[in-house]
Amino acid sequence: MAKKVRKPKSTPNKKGFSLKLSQQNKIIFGGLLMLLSIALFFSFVSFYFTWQDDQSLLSEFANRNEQARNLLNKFGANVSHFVLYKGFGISSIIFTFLLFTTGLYMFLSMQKQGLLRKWIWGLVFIIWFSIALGFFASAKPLLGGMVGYEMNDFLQDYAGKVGVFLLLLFGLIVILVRLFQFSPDKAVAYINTKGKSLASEFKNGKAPIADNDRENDILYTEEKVETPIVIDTYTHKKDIPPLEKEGEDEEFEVKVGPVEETISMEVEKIKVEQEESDNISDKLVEDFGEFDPTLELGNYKFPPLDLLDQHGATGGITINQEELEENKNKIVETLKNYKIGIAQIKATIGPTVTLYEIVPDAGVRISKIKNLEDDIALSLAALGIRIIAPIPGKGTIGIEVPNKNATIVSMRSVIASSKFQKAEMQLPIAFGKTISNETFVVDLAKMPHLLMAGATGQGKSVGLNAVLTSLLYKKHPAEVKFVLIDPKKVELTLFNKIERHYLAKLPDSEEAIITDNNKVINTLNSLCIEMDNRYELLKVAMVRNIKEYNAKFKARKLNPNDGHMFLPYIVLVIDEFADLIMTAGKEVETPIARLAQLARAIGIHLIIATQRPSVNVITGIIKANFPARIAFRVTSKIDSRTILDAQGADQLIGRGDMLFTQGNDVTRIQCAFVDTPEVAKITEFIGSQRAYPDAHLLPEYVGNDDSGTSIDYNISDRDAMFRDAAEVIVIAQQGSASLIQRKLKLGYNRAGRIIDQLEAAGIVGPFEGSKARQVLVADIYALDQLLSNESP
Ligand SMILES: Nc1ncnc2c1ncn2[C@@H]1O[C@H](COP(=O)(O)OP(=O)(O)OP(=O)(O)O)[C@@H](O)[C@H]1O
Repeated sequence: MAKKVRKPKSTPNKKGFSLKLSQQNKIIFGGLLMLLSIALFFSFVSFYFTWQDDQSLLSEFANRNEQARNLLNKFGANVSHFVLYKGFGISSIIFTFLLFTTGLYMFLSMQKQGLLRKWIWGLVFIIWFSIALGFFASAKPLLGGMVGYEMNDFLQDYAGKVGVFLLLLFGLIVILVRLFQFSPDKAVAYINTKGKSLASEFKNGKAPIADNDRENDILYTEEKVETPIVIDTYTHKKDIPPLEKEGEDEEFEVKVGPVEETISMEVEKIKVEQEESDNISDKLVEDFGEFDPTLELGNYKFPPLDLLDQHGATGGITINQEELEENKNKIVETLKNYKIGIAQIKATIGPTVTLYEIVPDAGVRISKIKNLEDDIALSLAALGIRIIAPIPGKGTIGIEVPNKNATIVSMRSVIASSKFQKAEMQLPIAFGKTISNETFVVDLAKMPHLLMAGATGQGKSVGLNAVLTSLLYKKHPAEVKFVLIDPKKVELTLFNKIERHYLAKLPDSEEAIITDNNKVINTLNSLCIEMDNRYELLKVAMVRNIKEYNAKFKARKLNPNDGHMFLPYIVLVIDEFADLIMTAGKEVETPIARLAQLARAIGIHLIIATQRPSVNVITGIIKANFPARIAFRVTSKIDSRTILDAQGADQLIGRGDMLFTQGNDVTRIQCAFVDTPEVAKITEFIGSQRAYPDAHLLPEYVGNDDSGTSIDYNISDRDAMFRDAAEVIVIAQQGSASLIQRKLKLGYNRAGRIIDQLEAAGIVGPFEGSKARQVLVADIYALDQLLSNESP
């Protein structure tokens, strides 16, 4: 047993003999090592200045009459010769640092962990440095020592100079990566810190000048040199700092620490800050989900496709080969008459017209074809021929020739198209089909307003119905509201059925569809107030348009108690605009121009239709604000120019054949056909469903005549909800009738009466147009005081 106990004790003793030493011996031995290392250090350094003088004394070690110049005399000269010259050269100085560190560990009885590592890496470094110096300074063997020189010699015999250089480079990488944990980012940090410390050393006057200088100096002295002494004194002083630097093996421990610390701290801070800011709205969304404006009519069903007719166009377009051939021949012949040769001809069959694309012979001027437009149309003897020379974006000339049997483009086919169904637009409208039979879908919100013109009976009303039907098929009643103005009184009446779903009206009006010109003026001004109110909301919410506002509201980042609400798009449709301008003139033009200029961002979009597109109806200011225009067939070229700024609308064939422009290009489209019975079915379907209590109410507009409201209310005549309403207004500090309506669930008229009573009681200020009334009472306490003083 006893033997077994002894064995484990003896094994560690063998590995580290220092463990055997007592505390005292450790101090003695440690001290000895440190002093020896210091002695060696000075001896090594002085060797480089005295080796030539001392060289002859190397064999005279025992001769007491001889004195060496080395700082440690003959011992120093011999040891240095052996270690530096015969050994590893200047890098051997690192050895003194290793010795000193070992002595220090012993002296202070420190844990020996890491000491072995220091020795291993120290020796690796000595060897690498020695070989490197032997490689780069082979002419000066004192720098790399014999080992460095011989190793180089040996290696170069096998690997050549390049091979040795690469080996050295690899060794350097290994040392940097393993010893200094080198990585590009750490290197940058190291350079920064080192740069700073060097800068401070400079300031302190230590100025560690490049090692090269010192090396060079020694190299010069090595060959028979007479005057090394002057240089010696300087270089000697310079020598010390760089050598110290080499010996600082502990450096890497210091380097790694600070870099790691800064990284971990930064990451934590950023995370905490970001999460805190959006907390409340995120939590609300987490608990209740995003705000859903459609929830109030949650069971609302969109009209099914079956309500729309096919209008006989079940199988797409039927191609009549004979007709195609006939038209082609006619075109070729006609052009031949005018000496225009055709290189190529191609036909694209649309629902009402076929486009013949022609590539004329080389050398034919396009202007020639353009000038012959009327003659070609005459020769082809067909109505509705339009010549596009050249087709924008293609090097061809287009001749559109009407088909003998036009195919009706049914509303059903465009609504059912995947292009419309998948349209991710704010207000998608399926107008019809292009000449290449593609469904044409545009976003009204992007237009942002639309001007429609066309002679009577050419398809305007159908076009308006197509627009409204598109929106009814795609948008929930909560998302869009229509303001319909129909001076003809018959065109839009069908939409009365969806008043409480989709229409917006003035608070005091009974009919949602406006037919009376006076009411039109009030409605337009009311829309201007709505626009101002919406801009105010957008400003408070710090967003730029209705889309961002609604997104923010849905994400519950806007508080309804602060007056915020989901804003539906408002589409204002005016049929027979000319009639309106004739009777009301400036009074309608001014608010329309204002709306057209400013309303796009807050979701109010205008669609204006007129029979007479004369310049006094479509004035410059209106035209400037309606970049999107549709022209059905008109009677003159001048009318075509007034609408489109181009001719062509006079050459259309009618029955929904139209030209659409949104600035530059003009697109020919066959408008989708939706019949009155279809519209009736759709509105009936929607109208029969559960609806909002009332149409969407627009802000009240008080014209000049009825601005004086009687505010002499008797206290006893006050509304039963007067007190509650006063509290709502004072708490919200916002004097608006709609706030009372919402909070107390009252009708508009009653809320309006209460507001008047509040004004009479001195709780809110007078009516201020688009702005909410000023609240004159600061808080509930002040309200109590005011009301209790008032009562008899
Ligand atoms: N897209 C279309 N496809 C087929 N036929 C159409 C189309 N649009 C209109 N029509 C035909 O033209 C007729 C007149 O159309 P619409 O009532 O729209 O004309 P309008 O321009 O509104 O006339 P008005 O200004 O007199 O009211 C329709 O009854 C219909 O037969």
